[in-house]
Amino acid sequence: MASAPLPLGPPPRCRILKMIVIGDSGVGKTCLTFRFCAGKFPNKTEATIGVDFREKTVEIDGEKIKIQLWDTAGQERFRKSMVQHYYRNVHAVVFVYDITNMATFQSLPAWIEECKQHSLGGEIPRILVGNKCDLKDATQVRTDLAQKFADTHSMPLFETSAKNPGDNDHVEAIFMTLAHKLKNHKPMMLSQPLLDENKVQLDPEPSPGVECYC
Ligand SMILES: Nc1nc2c(ncn2[C@@H]2O[C@H](COP(=O)(O)OP(=O)(O)OP(=O)(O)O)[C@@H](O)[C@H]2O)c(=O)[nH]1
Repeated sequence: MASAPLPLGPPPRCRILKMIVIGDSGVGKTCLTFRFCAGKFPNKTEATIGVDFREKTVEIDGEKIKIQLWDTAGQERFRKSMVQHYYRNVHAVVFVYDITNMATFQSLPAWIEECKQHSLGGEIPRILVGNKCDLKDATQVRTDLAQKFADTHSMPLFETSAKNPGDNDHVEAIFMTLAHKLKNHKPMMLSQPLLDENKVQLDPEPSPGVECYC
């Protein structure tokens, strides 16, 4: 007997939450985004050129939401290919420094300024992430110093490790906390056709506001 045809109609849409991840080269932006989207520490990373893009669909309060993490190049020479539209429709900014490298912490004001120049100032949620907490013995940036900086810039501070997040804030929890906060904060874009979960793309150009389906 032939089975009944499936009802036609659009599959449910899901909304997109775009977070841009910024900081010096080598602080672990790629590893953090990979950890969140793929659930593990990458075996090997290379310097990001322009922007990489990772995403993960999560469920919050019964609604499917696609979290897009835009992993930007830390090296100046590789930022040349970053274009204005990467900064558009951003819902949150994640600033990252390496707790074992003071210079990466001292660069933060310049990164904050760069974001401001792209209209990503204090009006959108921003968080500060101190990475590589598994290397505690090599700490150069003490928590109290980082906390003071975070308070000055009205950002929550999280210290974590993309490599071994067990001892500190879990990478997953950091991004999910942000997503929960953002869910009702600002209208989100509707999703594009769903790519494979955790799929990594180079230089995508999502068109904001396009109606597609998860
Ligand atoms: N011990 C330790 N090493 C880490 C951690 N996160 C990243 N790394 C290492 O730090 C190096 C740089 O990591 P990436 O994630 O490529 O750094 P990035 O910030 O994306 O660098 P750019 O793409 O150049 O901007 C790599 O050798 C990683 O293995 C961590 O939490 N702990």
